[in-house]
Amino acid sequence: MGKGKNKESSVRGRSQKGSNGHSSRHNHKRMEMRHESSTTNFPVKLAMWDFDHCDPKRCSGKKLERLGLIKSLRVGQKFQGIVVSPNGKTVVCPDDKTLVEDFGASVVECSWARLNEVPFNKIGGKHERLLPYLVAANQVNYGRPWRLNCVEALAACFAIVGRTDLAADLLSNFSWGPAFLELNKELIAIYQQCTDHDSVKEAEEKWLLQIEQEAIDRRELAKTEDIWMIGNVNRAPKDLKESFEESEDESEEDSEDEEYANEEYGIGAREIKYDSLGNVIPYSDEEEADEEDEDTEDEEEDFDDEERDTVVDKLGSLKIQDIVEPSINI
Ligand SMILES: C[S@@+](CC[C@H](N)C(=O)[O-])C[C@H]1O[C@@H](n2cnc3c(N)ncnc32)[C@H](O)[C@@H]1O
Repeated sequence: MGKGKNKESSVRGRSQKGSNGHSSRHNHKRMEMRHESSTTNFPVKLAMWDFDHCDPKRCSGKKLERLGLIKSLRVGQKFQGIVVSPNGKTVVCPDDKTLVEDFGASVVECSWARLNEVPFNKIGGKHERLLPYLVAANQVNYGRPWRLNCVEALAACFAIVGRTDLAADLLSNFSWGPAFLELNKELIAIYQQCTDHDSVKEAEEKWLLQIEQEAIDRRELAKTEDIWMIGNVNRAPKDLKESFEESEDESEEDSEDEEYANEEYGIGAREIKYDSLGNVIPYSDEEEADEEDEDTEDEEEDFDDEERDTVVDKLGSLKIQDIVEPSINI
């Protein structure tokens, strides 16, 4: 917990100047403004326990605090509304709507890599909840399932209980925010049709089976179809090639965020792989060796492609012509 965190501010009634050197009238006005922004800007109570684990520039909870939208809670303080927390035992469900509307929602602002430092027994409340499968859209963890940041977690809670309006409102404070609802649109609509914990879990399991099956089907399809779908990258038309190079430049810019994500997750700065349930798959030495082998194979395949020209027939289908044997169409 950072210095001065979660301390209640005191107003000195009689003295003319506050600890910041401003007159008490001025301070009062500032407090009024802060009070106004936290009550008038958002119709539902928002709160968080902030353990100061994260980079304040990238932390969504801190940004909500700066905007005066969320209240910081002390360790030892409990929350009456829904507590969206990794410590939850049941998931957020549409039956939670009244609780959310009447008492609000809260989150635990901490690092995923340091959850063991969070005194969960001294925070939380009677209504602690996990979130069902949803995918992050924030710049640090884009595409990662389950592990949402604080604003996404609050928005997910609102959306599941049927208050997509509140979710959209909250997310609109972040440039990438609307993408979260877009990315999870289909699944959120499914959860909204549920009632209690059991029905949300059932819907989640069905979805997971479906995406697992889709992944299998795609892999199968790729074995037979890819050759017809992919052109020769080394001989791509100029604009295609340029956009490929541009995307490489962009990924360099993103690498700072990736490194931060890895710090957040306590994992080395390399690509993270997930299984179908969103768990990180640890790398073994053999896999590293396999990867190196695969790289060499890829290079060999690229070399093979160098020897070929891609031609499109009248119907727009790709034909790969071998330079050595130009008459053979694959
Ligand atoms: C671990 S913090 C990470 C915060 C991040 N650094 C940020 O910028 O917001 C995210 C918090 O959101 C909530 N949260 C996110 N995904 C969740 C899930 N699948 N189940 C329960 N709570 C979740 C929890 O309160 C969790 O502690």
